[in-house]
Amino acid sequence: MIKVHIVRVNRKAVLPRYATRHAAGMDLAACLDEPLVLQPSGVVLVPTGLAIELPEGFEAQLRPRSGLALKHGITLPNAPATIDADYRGEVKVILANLSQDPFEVNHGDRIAQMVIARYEHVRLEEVEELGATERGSGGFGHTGV
Ligand SMILES: O=c1ccn([C@H]2C[C@H](O)[C@@H](COP(=O)(O)OP(=O)(O)OP(=O)(O)O)O2)c(=O)[nH]1
Ligand SMILES: [Mg+2]
Repeated sequence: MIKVHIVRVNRKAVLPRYATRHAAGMDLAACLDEPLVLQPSGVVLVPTGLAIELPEGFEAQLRPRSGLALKHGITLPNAPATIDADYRGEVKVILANLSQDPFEVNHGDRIAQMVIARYEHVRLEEVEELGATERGSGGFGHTGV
């Protein structure tokens, strides 16, 4: 298992954890002094009280929790949000409320999930022409919907 260093920049922060043995993401909890209300169509930046040090070649993706999305229209407008391996600041979650009702976030509420993923850096090579394929430039539903 790959080790990832984590720091509680706020001593009240809840450490993320996998809710089940094979969960892809660790749940991330809000770290708040007082409850926060997310108004309909509103967007807020929610602190987690955590900072992480990802190994080179890894990113963390923040994703919505489906239960919150389905029941309350709560999503991450920038999903999957990217936490870079060289980022040392506090991990924060951007939440948006797509519902018609205000949504309250309390300290410790699990508001998102964090998936650790590998990525590659590539070297771009500019050429005159790209290799031919059956698809060619067809896209955006050209095979039918
Ligand atoms: O939901 C998010 C998105 C980003 N970040 C942090 C970690 C990430 O490494 C950094 C930069 O994010 P991103 O590259 O998505 O934002 P940007 O608008 O391109 O800002 P920058 O110019 O700082 O890269 O901000 C978060 O804490 N939460
Ligand atoms: Mg960026």
